[in-house]
Amino acid sequence: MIKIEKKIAVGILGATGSVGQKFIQLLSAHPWFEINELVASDRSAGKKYNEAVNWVQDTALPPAIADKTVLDSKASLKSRILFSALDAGIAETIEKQLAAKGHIVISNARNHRFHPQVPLLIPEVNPDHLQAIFTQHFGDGHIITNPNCSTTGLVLALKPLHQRFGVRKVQVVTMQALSGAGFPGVSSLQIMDNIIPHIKNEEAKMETEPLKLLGSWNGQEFVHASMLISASCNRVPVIDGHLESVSVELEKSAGADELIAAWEEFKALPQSLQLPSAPRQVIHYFTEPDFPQPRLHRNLEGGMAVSVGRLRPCPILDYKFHVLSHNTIRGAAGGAILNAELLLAQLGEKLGLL
Ligand SMILES: NC(=O)C1=CN([C@@H]2O[C@H](COP(=O)(O)OP(=O)(O)OC[C@H]3O[C@@H](n4cnc5c(N)ncnc54)[C@H](OP(=O)(O)O)[C@@H]3O)[C@@H](O)[C@H]2O)C=CC1
Ligand SMILES: N[C@@H](CC(=O)OP(=O)(O)O)C(=O)O
Repeated sequence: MIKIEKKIAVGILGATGSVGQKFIQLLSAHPWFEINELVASDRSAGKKYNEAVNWVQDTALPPAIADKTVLDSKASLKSRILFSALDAGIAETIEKQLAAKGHIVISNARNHRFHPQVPLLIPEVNPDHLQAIFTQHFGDGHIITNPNCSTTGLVLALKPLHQRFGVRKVQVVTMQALSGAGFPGVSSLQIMDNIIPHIKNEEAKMETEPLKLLGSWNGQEFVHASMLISASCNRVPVIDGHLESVSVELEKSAGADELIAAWEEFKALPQSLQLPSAPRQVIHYFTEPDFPQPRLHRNLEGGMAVSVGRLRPCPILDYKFHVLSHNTIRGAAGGAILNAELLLAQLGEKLGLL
């Protein structure tokens, strides 16, 4: 584990939103980072954070944060590392402007995920893609993104299978939590006693983002994996935790016990580097016939572990199973914090952050 002598000051863009609040909750007790600056829109700028925010987290707003004055994105920010939870409608321009000023923007927003020099990163899946930042031309700064929240759980479950057996085809049906739609998000009259079989643009993201994540960086460009994915996305009345029903076709034939072993033995760079947010066991495989469930398993290892269960033969493809992950922790703020930890551990000295 790297030793941090003095905590590194960071800023949060979109600090008043639903993901921004999750950043505050997770960073408030972080061993390496200290929240220095909070940025939101003109509606919030100039107010104390507790006056600007509708705090909906299940832990109290830390007093030191409550009292901070919210800044707007044009303010001159001192923190080199900025976590972005900006609304995607404005993230593209603001993130580029801040990178041009020398900031390292670690973003949740979808805008730069397919930029040819921007890593779309899950530290357990494609840590080597981080090197792409040295080919970026955003001025003195950099942009790093994390995937869509449903993609994150899916790809973490696919990675151990892909590296041992090769994954050729994937069919996935999601049951996505309400917090994925932000706050206030979907209205209660729409979702009570109901399931909404549509989430705008979600299926296209799930069918493309895994190809970049499971592909390679050759020093100049990203080479995408060549698997075929079909996704169907649904919003369900669950607060946190995206559950997905997945079928896969493999390149090499393998027994069910070999797939379970691939998940249970899966360890990657964040575990060997002992990054503070890395789960000890990345994938928890459950043998109970009715697991994993959002309410029971979304908070495993601080919401950073992924739960898999119900592995069985698929009459159309080879196998089917369920995967569950916490959408606003592993799929959003926690995933971005793990990206920043990897950046610091791998490139902190080179970037002058340590
Ligand atoms: N919710 C989730 O599970 C996931 C969300 N994401 C992505 O993360 C981002 C944030 O999502 P979420 O928290 O749900 O969104 P919210 O709508 O809850 O929050 C948006 C934030 O952006 C700020 N903002 C809006 N316009 C501006 C502006 N012009 N300048 C500066 N700040 C501005 C808002 O500030 P103000 O309060 O002042 O209006 C607010 O802090 C989105 O891009 C989303 O797609 C990614 C993965 C999962
Ligand atoms: N679309 C996701 C949340 C989200 O904001 O995704 P993205 O970061 O890809 O825009 C959900 O509804 O659960």
